[in-house]
Amino acid sequence: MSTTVGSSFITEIRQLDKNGAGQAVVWHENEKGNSKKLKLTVPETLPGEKVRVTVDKPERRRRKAVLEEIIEAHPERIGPACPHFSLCGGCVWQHWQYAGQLQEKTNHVKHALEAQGFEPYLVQDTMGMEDPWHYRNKMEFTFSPDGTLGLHEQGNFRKIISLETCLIAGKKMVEAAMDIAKWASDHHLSGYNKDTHEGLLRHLMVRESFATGEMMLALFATEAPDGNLREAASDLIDRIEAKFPEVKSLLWLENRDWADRTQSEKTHVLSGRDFIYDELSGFRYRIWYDTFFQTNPTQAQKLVDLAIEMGQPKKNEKMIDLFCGVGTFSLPFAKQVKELSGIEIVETSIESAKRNAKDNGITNTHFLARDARHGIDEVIDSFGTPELLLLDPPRSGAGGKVMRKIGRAQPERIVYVSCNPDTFATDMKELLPFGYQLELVQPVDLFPHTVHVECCALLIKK
Ligand SMILES: C[S@@+](CC[C@H](N)C(=O)[O-])C[C@H]1O[C@@H](n2cnc3c(N)ncnc32)[C@H](O)[C@@H]1O
Repeated sequence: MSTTVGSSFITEIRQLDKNGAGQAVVWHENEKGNSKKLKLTVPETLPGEKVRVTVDKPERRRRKAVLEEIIEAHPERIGPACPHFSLCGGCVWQHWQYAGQLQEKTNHVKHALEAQGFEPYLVQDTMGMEDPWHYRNKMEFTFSPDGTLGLHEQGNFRKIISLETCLIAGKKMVEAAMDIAKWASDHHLSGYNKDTHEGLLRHLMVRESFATGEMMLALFATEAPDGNLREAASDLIDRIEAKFPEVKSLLWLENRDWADRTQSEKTHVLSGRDFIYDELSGFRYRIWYDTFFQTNPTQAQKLVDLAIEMGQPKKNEKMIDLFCGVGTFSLPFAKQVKELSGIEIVETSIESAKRNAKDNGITNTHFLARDARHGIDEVIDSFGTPELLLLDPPRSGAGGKVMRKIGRAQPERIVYVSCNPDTFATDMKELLPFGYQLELVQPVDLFPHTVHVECCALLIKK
């Protein structure tokens, strides 16, 4: 245990770390009487603020400190709207005016690009939301061993904050989750204990399409809904059908695995179908409980429109959609090109992309379930060089190998969609030796009140 734990300091917040917490440096005397530098992480602070903090616990290289008093506040500091703000790790920036959050996101993207030698002026101001609340169409809540339903406490995955509200989830979703919490309590159903692997209810996933209004409620449990549980399950169906006619999929998913994930060994459809319909860009998508689909549909629409505007697809062109998921970008682009080939590693997403294309009457797409590293060679061999390539990799980025393969393939235009400005910048740098020039970067805020930012960029072969 460090001797500095429990010590108080007055300090100034220099900058924010990648999790959105303030960083400060203080000096203290160690046991030998020497002055030593101490780096502190102070959640819920903003750059430039003068604060009094108490060192709470040692972290790897920094000490975590608790904010005791704000001596000089940031001009954009506001009171957080959500009662769970301090405990729940979901929205780390609710104490910051939305305009300030957007500016910070723009700066993050500029710094990430500058670090790789790109010109920061290419980065436009982050596109925000008009109303940055209740934007999420999917939430995962967790049951604690006593059966309480809620969200994980920040930094403590064993502790659950009992759910009263959630200001970023769709309103109806929270209402339905609260009703399920009440149902679990009325039937005295136990929650799952991660340590002992005992207890029944593990997670509740709620999905809502803001376009079609359809909802999915998926309950993850360690047992099947029969035997002693038949009565409780039947009561759940009655309650949901009576109060939430928009629930088109009520699922009970058996998960006995030790891994604490929303996965299922057996699906029981309690009511409706095993998927819901959603819509984006005028296309209809089937969404299963495990389908990756953009979680902020309002901003996702802006992102798709932006990608089309940047990519300028043409009727006589071929295109590759790398990391295509269920076809969120593929379908609207396919309407505007001659042929589109989508590559994605998850087989169920590819099956879904094929079905989505078929459901929407799209006949000029091919989808391949492959790791991008191999899929890109296969597609180029059979399909030829596309004029346009779009990529939307996971947070870890596409990686040098894939980027160099793209560079060697020499598409005329590349649209890069990314949820991580750092891997985005390093990936794009890989394209420079192949004659590409970065034209424009547009950050889009898909996750208000969090540190995350999405980007859309255009690269052109010189
Ligand atoms: C950010 S998502 C984008 C999905 C899609 N563009 C969309 O907007 O719905 C990234 C996708 O990359 C896929 N993926 C991850 N690693 C991959 C790999 N090595 N090769 C191909 N696809 C991969 C994931 O399964 C996921 O669907």
